Amino acid sequence: MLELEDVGRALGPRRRLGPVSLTVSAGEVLALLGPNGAGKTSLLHLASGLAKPTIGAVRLAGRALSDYTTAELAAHRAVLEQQAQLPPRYSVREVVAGGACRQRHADEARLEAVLQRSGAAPLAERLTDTLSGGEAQRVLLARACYQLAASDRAERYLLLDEPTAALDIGAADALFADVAALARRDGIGVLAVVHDLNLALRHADRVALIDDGRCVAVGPTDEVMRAERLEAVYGVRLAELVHPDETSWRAFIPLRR
Ligand SMILES: Nc1ncnc2c1ncn2[C@@H]1O[C@H](COP(=O)(O)OP(=O)(O)OP(=O)(O)O)[C@@H](O)[C@H]1O
Repeated sequence: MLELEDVGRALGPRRRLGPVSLTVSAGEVLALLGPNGAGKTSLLHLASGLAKPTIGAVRLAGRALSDYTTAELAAHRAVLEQQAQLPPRYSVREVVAGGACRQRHADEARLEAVLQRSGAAPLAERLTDTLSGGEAQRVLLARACYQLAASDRAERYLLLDEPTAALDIGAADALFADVAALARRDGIGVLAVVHDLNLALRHADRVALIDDGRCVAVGPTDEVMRAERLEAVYGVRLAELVHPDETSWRAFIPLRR
């Protein structure tokens, strides 16, 4: 389990994040929702070890994150940051293989499987400089997945910051479906910052709603994602649509004030 226990830190000179407590379990997708500036990325940074909390503790597999070496951490968790960039002048295959930093030679069969499953296989021989924004995002996710696929650790986590920001509506849905399938199939725990409420509704097992540096609700997606609560946090009126045939399919759209 990846556990955040009463973690917090400063958000600039006047605001604070936390204390926040959250857990991510094997095989689940936990979405971090909340308005711009709420503290989602900062929380993801604490969960991944990219930043240290000034209060509280983060534990992975029962051990403090601060006790892990960089290489150990890389075997347990992969991070796709909000503004991640691919290195230029490499082939996609090389870049994805480079995700497995503990291996000198890529495991070709595993690499091929990750390229196929992530939809990056048709791009494998392309140079990174030639990719569109959406294609690059797919490749960055493939690299993070291969980092975990090449690890022999039982507990593995994928931490994603807005992984669909550059993707069209179909590609974004497909990416989250793939991530949810990966979580279930390989027992990987996923923590993802998500802006699109409807992607979270469709693919997250649980959501944590972050507002002004605090976690105001956490729990199963359908329980937490109620219109009134979301309206209060996002400061916008929402219409909730229910599919006429599949009443478990809901969607939110913003209403003009
Ligand atoms: N290093 C920093 N210095 C000053 N302010 C910071 C710093 N890092 C974050 N902040 C502030 O902390 C707040 C939370 O930032 P964070 O990126 O975590 O929010 P977020 O919820 O991910 O936002 P968004 O949805 O816009 O990506 C913001 O107001 C941001 O300006």
